[in-house]
Amino acid sequence: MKGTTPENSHWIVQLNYRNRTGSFALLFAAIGVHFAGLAHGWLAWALLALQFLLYPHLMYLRARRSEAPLATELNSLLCDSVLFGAWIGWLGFPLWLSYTMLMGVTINLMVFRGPRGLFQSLFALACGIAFSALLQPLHLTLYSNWISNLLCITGLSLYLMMVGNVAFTRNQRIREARDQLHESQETLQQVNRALQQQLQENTELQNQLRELADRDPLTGTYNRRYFDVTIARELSYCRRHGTSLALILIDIDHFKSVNDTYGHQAGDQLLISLADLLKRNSRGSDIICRFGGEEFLIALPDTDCATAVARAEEYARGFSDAGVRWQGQQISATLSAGVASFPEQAEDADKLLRCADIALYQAKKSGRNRVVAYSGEMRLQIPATD
Ligand SMILES: Nc1nc2c(ncn2[C@@H]2O[C@H](COP(=O)(O)OP(=O)(O)OP(=O)(O)O)[C@@H](O)[C@H]2O)c(=O)[nH]1
Repeated sequence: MKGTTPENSHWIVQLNYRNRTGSFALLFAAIGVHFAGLAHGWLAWALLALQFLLYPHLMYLRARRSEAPLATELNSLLCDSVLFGAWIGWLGFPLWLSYTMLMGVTINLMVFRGPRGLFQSLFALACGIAFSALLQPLHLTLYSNWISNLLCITGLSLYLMMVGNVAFTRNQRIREARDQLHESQETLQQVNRALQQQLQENTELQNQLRELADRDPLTGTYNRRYFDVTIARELSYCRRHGTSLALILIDIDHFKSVNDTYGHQAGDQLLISLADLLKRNSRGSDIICRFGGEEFLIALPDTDCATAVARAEEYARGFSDAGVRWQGQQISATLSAGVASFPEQAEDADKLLRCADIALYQAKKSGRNRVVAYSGEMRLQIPATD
């Protein structure tokens, strides 16, 4: 069963218990003093004790056992109103007593139900008065003795001050809770902003890493891994759109002797200068890769074999003309290139590369410093790999 101990019962149950016990005891005293001037029998006193001394405890027990304490308390307040109405009617509407009882229940109901509480309270009081009218004819005894009035004024004043204090305390708690919520929201926003920034940095870092993973660190051209992934995509595009794609496989001639003569760093410089030349003389859509030690591979989308040969010859001319300056010396070198194209000579990436390789082999074999386009007869001349 819920709310059966005083500690864990609903705050409104606790509050109303305190209020009811205190204010009803004052009303007991006030009505008792009012009775003193009039001749009332034991039944009236018994009813008075029952209503104002025992009733608050009964209502408290009822609310504590309830599954919905707030709703039960509100019903109890309506019950208070009906009973107060009966007392007001029975006592003959004594001004201060009636006003105290009316205000006590009405304020309480209005706190929870607003203006609706006022009408409910007035209606319940009217019901109580009507009930009293059923038991005896209504009469008017407006004035009571001054002690009774004083007790009513004191009780009502204390009650109003208590309501004001409760409203203030709850208001303060709500304000504190709102401030805390505001602070939490700000902290949450800060964390969110930091997370977003972190996410952005991570994305940038990931892009940089991906870029690094795809590039050759020496020349800045794409690497073989990138080529393998990209060529399949490029060829499937060509198949869908019926376009061509040419491959130029380039190898620097006698590169070993450059290394041997001028040193490895000079060789590196030559690789860099060839890569720069390829970059300068290619279209944005061309894919330039460093394919091996001194081998470069260029994929030229939407290019047929003849155009690719012309381009390779441009590269070869440019490379042999430029050479590279290294520690005050001019290093000159030439290159050989093999060209093959899709769909003229091969239908897939492996075959296309193989054809370019065969053509390059042919260029080397025929004396280097030349560009050779693949043709069907070359097959026979590649001993081990064909
Ligand atoms: N400087 C430098 N040399 C490299 C690099 N990668 C490979 N090499 C060298 O490139 C040379 C390639 O020599 P080979 O395969 O004999 O070819 P080649 O001397 O160019 O002869 P041909 O290709 O037959 O004209 C080797 O000496 C490798 O050490 C590199 O990153 N930098």
